[in-house]
Amino acid sequence: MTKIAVLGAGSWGTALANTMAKNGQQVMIWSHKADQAAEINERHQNDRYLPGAKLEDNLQATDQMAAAVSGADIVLFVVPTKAIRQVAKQLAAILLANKQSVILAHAAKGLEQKTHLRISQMLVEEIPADCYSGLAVISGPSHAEDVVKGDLTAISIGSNDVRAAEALQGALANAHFRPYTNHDLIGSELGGALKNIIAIGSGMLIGKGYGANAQAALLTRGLVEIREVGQALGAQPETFLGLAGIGDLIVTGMSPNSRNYRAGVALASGKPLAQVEEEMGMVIEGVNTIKAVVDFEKEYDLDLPITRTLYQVIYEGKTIDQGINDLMTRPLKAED
Ligand SMILES: NC(=O)c1ccc[n+]([C@@H]2O[C@H](COP(=O)([O-])OP(=O)(O)OC[C@H]3O[C@@H](n4cnc5c(N)ncnc54)[C@H](O)[C@@H]3O)[C@@H](O)[C@H]2O)c1
Ligand SMILES: O=P(O)(O)OC[C@H](O)CO
Repeated sequence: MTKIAVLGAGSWGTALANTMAKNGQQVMIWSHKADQAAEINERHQNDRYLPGAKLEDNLQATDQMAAAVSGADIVLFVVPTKAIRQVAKQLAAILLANKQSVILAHAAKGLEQKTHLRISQMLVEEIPADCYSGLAVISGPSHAEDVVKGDLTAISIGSNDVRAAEALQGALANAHFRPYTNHDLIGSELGGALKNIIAIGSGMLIGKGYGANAQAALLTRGLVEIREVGQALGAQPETFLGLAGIGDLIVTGMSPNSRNYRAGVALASGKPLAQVEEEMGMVIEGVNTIKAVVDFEKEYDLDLPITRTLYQVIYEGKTIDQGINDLMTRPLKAED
């Protein structure tokens, strides 16, 4: 049996923790809110984030990070990107005090706003090297709401460390949940982070009444931009043809369970971003990630017309109709 500490009790942290508890692993989920930990322990539910879901009886929760981490083989971060660094600092202090070394993993999909760093880069900056052996990312097409219901799901685990990737794979796998490993940590992180931007655009198209042709065009040309950014940042291009690339782009760009897609639909209805975020009540990573990616466009001399246009729509007052027209009437070119 593997002992796993899951840091973050939102929708995805709870769904992953519940999957591993169901598999018979010893899982303790940490929430920074005592009432949420109590709800998981006493009522076996997390109604704010996964309404109606019945969680496993053996899934334990705590609001004390040290209790969750004590004796853990794997520590899995599943807080929003903007909370990663702060939570990593807390974890580092605990691991140092315990003289403990763990496998580090995360399942978040974003880039740090100020530094534009990937999440694993933040973890490496904050957690001393002798406190962990191996670092992996959980990525790929996976909505918490579907996973907790037992819908069939395949994900990818990217890592340069086979032992870390296989430890996570073994803890997560069951007949409904199939994790694959790969060696591209950077591509797996970037595929997960960048698809959120395109998913917002996909929601906007549907909100504006366009159909499957439009969605297919956006997702396909969006994937070209994801691959361009990924290659510039050191990812392997073939990763974007896998679960962490096209796979996640499909589910996030088409499923009404996606927070990013739903944000796009809501923005198309004319709601301001602040209201959309408030009403969502859960993290919409793409609205932050897009800021880093428009900077990458300049920094790496890329051409990212979809991302640029979405940024102008979300932050600079361009209308969605104008954005669509701008994209559709650009000079004609070869498909590359
Ligand atoms: N929800 C999904 O289906 C899903 C699937 C794959 C990946 N992800 C990624 O997982 C990450 C988490 O997403 P989520 O959907 O679970 O978010 P969420 O909004 O559902 O929950 C976030 C959780 O983090 C907690 N939190 C926020 N700030 C914190 C802090 N400073 N310290 C400790 N806890 C804090 C919140 O209280 C909440 O419990 C995101 O990067 C998201 O892109 C989500
Ligand atoms: O609900 P979203 O848009 O945050 O997407 C969740 C996952 O990344 C889908 O794989």
